Amino acid sequence: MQTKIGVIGGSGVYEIEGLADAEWVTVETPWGAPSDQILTGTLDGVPMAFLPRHGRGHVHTPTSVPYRANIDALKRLGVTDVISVSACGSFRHEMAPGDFVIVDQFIDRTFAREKSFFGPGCVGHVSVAHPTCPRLGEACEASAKAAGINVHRGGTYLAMEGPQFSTLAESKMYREHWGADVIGMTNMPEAKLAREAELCYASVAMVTDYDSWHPDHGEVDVSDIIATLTGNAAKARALVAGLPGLLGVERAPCPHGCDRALEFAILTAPEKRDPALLAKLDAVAGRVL
Ligand SMILES: CSC[C@H]1O[C@H](OP(=O)(O)O)[C@H](O)[C@@H]1O
Ligand SMILES: Nc1ncnc2[nH]cnc12
Repeated sequence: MQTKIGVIGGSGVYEIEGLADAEWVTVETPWGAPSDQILTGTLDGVPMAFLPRHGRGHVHTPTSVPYRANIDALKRLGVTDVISVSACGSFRHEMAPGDFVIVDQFIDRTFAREKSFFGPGCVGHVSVAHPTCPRLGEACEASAKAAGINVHRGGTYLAMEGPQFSTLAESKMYREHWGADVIGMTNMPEAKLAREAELCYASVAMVTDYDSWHPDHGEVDVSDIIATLTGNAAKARALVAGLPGLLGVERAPCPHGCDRALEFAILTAPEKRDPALLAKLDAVAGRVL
């Protein structure tokens, strides 16, 4: 199988440079329109697809991002591996603004989003015990190091609904009692949906602030975040630019099984399945339906 790398760019990352045959394409999905057109092309001979999560011009709130359409669209384009790039607040002294964290766990506190492709008429349950792909995380770590980025491998990302930032009490609770390392508003349900779509998913969280818990730093402020992000965007692009060389054109099956997550996931008896829902699942679950 051939590798196709999908990059979901977060706040401050609305395009990537250096793609050969670059073209913004419109992708329609049964789950509605994705956040924006998708930039396709190749980098070092490896096909790439880039989608700005909030849309160019930052149109979508963390709640209004069409997560299902975004993941479906990447799958429909033949993407095999998704790199999520996000801004985040830090709960750890050592994860300082400007650092990158290769997130490997999530606490999902979002509550106003569609979280699954499955539903009445086609019930599916996938494991998200290990919601990110270690093989892809390793490539992200190696690429970050090669680009001279201060990178931390592993970390728990608390996904909050937003759009407001946390209260001081929440910030302290997430840090001191829940063991979260970083906080953001978008990696859930994105990671869960990527697993349902049998896509390898790695999350690169770029630290922009210390949220509100840190006694030596003021409360989080969006203008400070944007200033840090502006400095980080070039680093994020350098990390992405190193990935094709590390992942290669030919792709071996995921050793962690991300690309086979649906093998035993669907419970609904074939004769009880809803044809309309099955039709919507063509890209995401067509392999097993
Ligand atoms: C710009 S501050 C808050 C905003 O930034 C992050 O977005 P993303 O995860 O897409 O980089 C955070 O989750 C909030 O949506
Ligand atoms: N402190 C924070 N909380 C939530 N999302 C963020 N994105 C960047 N910083 C954040």
